[in-house]
Amino acid sequence: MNSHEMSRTLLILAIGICIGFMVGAGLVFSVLVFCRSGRKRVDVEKSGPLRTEAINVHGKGADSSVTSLSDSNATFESPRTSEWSNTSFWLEGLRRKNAVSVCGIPKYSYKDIEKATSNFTTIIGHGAFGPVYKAIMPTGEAVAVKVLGANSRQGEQEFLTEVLLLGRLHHKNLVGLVGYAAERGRHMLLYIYMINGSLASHLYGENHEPLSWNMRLGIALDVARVMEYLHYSADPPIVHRDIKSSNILLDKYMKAKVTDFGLSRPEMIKPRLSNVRGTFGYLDPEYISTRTFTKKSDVYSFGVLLFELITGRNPQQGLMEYVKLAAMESEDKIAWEEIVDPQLNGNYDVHKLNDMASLALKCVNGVSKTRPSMRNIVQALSQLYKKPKRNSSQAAPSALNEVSIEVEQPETRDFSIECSEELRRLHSR
Ligand SMILES: Nc1ncnc2c1ncn2[C@@H]1O[C@H](COP(=O)(O)OP(=O)(O)OP(=O)(O)O)[C@@H](O)[C@H]1O
Repeated sequence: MNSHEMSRTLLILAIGICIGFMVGAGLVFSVLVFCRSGRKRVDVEKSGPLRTEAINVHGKGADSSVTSLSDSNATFESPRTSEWSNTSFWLEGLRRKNAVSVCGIPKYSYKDIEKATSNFTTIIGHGAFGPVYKAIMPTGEAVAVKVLGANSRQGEQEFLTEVLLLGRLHHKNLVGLVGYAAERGRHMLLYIYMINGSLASHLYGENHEPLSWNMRLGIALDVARVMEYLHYSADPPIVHRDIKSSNILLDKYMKAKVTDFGLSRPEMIKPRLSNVRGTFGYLDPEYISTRTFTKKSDVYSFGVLLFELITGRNPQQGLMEYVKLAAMESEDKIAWEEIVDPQLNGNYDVHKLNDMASLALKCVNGVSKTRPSMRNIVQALSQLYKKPKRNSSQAAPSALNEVSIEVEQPETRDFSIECSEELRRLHSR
């Protein structure tokens, strides 16, 4: 080989090495891009395994039918259909044939639930959403299944809210959402079964022993704690909008858990007018007149709930008129004993009763700004709960006097996860 041929061979070799290197680099790059996009998809679906393991029944959950949400024009308070057809990841996840979970909530098939409810024969209640069934899962675990009534657009919207919110809210006093189903145009929500039913059934039903004073105080504190969590620890803060005794469920230890987030909304930084929603008897009059729901509207409903616990009277049957009359009769020192639930048979601490009723009265103040915050309320109720029983001759410093009312400033927050962003966008219209 002469020197000319040698330099040609070396040149060809160098070009070959360059091409090889570029092809190799291209391949490595492609693999990296593929892995990234793959990981993104896994992120959407990965948050469920813990819950999935806990009830362990959704192996068959991948169903081939497509949920009706894809062609739904369900809306929140101001209809804007186009945003519902956005391919945001969670809605896409609800539709996706083989999705196993969305926002951490595992998906079940219609067949799984049909079997677990013995073909929908185990009805335990009926609400605005539709019928509620008890289901026994293959693990032996009992769950409550809420079935959305057919053709209910309002219900579809509430269904989405529940899945999106409860997927990211975690508190011991919330009724856990353990699954959902969305196929054959039917939507279902699966919750942990609360063996002692609703607080309303204990206050008004005939099949229960009357609740003791201490139980009532404990229930009030449980509910206040979860409300405080929603208002101050959830990101973005959440207003429940439907606090009432039928949305408080009791577990086997009579611990209270809040349910029904269908009407809940992230707190609006710039509140906008919306249609009045909620339950008659619990609605903040300021919300009715301004049509703007705030944390303090939840506080109002909570105040009504406190009076419900004190009196054993139904807010939908004139409870607040009854309370107002009692409060008017003797303005300097209200004799709350006159309105206390006769089922208590006098078994309560008068001082605690007075403190709890005074707190309730502050919560239902007509001017929302003067109502205590849920933080103040938790503080006051915790002090009451742990306070030893006093006899009437002892001086009674009120737990409420030690609690100052905090004036809230609007907060601006970063919404860190996609579910939150999607929720805020949908709800703030
Ligand atoms: N997780 C659960 N465990 C046990 N029972 C439940 C559970 N969820 C609901 N129920 C029962 O089903 C009934 C209906 O519940 P649902 O939340 O649908 O309606 P509601 O709160 O009573 O009324 P509305 O829908 O008008 O607010 C409840 O009163 C309760 O007895």
